[in-house]
Amino acid sequence: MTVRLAIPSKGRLRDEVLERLEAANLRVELPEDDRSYRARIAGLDGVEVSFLSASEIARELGAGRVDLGVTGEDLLRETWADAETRVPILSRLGFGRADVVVAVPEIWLDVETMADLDDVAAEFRQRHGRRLTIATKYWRLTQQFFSGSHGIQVYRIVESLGATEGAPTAGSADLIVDITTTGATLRANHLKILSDGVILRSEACLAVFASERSEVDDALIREIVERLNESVSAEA
Ligand SMILES: Nc1ncnc2c1ncn2[C@@H]1O[C@H](COP(=O)(O)OP(=O)(O)OP(=O)(O)O)[C@@H](O)[C@H]1O
Ligand SMILES: O=P(O)(O)OC[C@H]1O[C@H](OP(=O)(O)OP(=O)(O)O)[C@H](O)[C@@H]1O
Repeated sequence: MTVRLAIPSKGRLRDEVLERLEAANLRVELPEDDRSYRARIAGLDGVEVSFLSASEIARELGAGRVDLGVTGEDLLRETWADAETRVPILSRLGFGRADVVVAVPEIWLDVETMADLDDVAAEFRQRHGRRLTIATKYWRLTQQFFSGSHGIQVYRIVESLGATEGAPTAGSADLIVDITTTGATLRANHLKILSDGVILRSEACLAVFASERSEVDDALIREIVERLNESVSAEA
């Protein structure tokens, strides 16, 4: 009856997750050997903590290889088309905020909305004989937003593995879909967010693998969620 909880092993979310858990009386007893990726929660038997990268947590959770995970909502939704039912969010933690946005070069003066972009996409194809290209690592969110929500079909996604905001200047794509927090990176690269171009407002979340969980201690999961939610509302 062990609950397997995955938390970020590195990166921007790790320290804040550990702090939030501690504030919720769920202190992770860090292993003496800091290369070890296993830990426990002080005073709470039955929870096995593993450290994984934020994107791996989304994957492992949806595959049912962990029961609970703390990661960004953007990664949950990007990894699983059925995220809402497969990996439902139990608690929003109030940090790790980042918006997934559509951004175009500032010099595209007549493009302010997704409808403008749709017009440009059609015109662009006629004029240049190719589709508009979008640099992103958020393939699924981009397709859902462009094709699903806005009926835009004339584009091509170019996979970006980093420094996405540099793609338009480098000539490897026409526009981008990426996350932004302060907006500094977009500004530095002369990009602007479309007025209706916010795809998702993401933050760090506790999510659960939704299954029958016959082997898992649901009371323990409820206890973890209650402690976290109490500390999030105390903070708010
Ligand atoms: N300014 C920001 N830049 C990037 N990610 C941010 C930012 N603010 C919050 N996040 C969130 O942090 C998470 C990504 O964290 P991180 O880059 O450590 O994960 P990762 O994708 O697993 O790492 P890696 O790219 O090494 O595999 C996402 O959920 C993202 O929304
Ligand atoms: O809106 P801002 O506050 O400028 O933040 C957004 C930027 O921060 C992240 O990149 P980072 O340089 O952290 O590296 P990463 O691509 O490895 O995440 C992210 O990918 C954006 O590029």
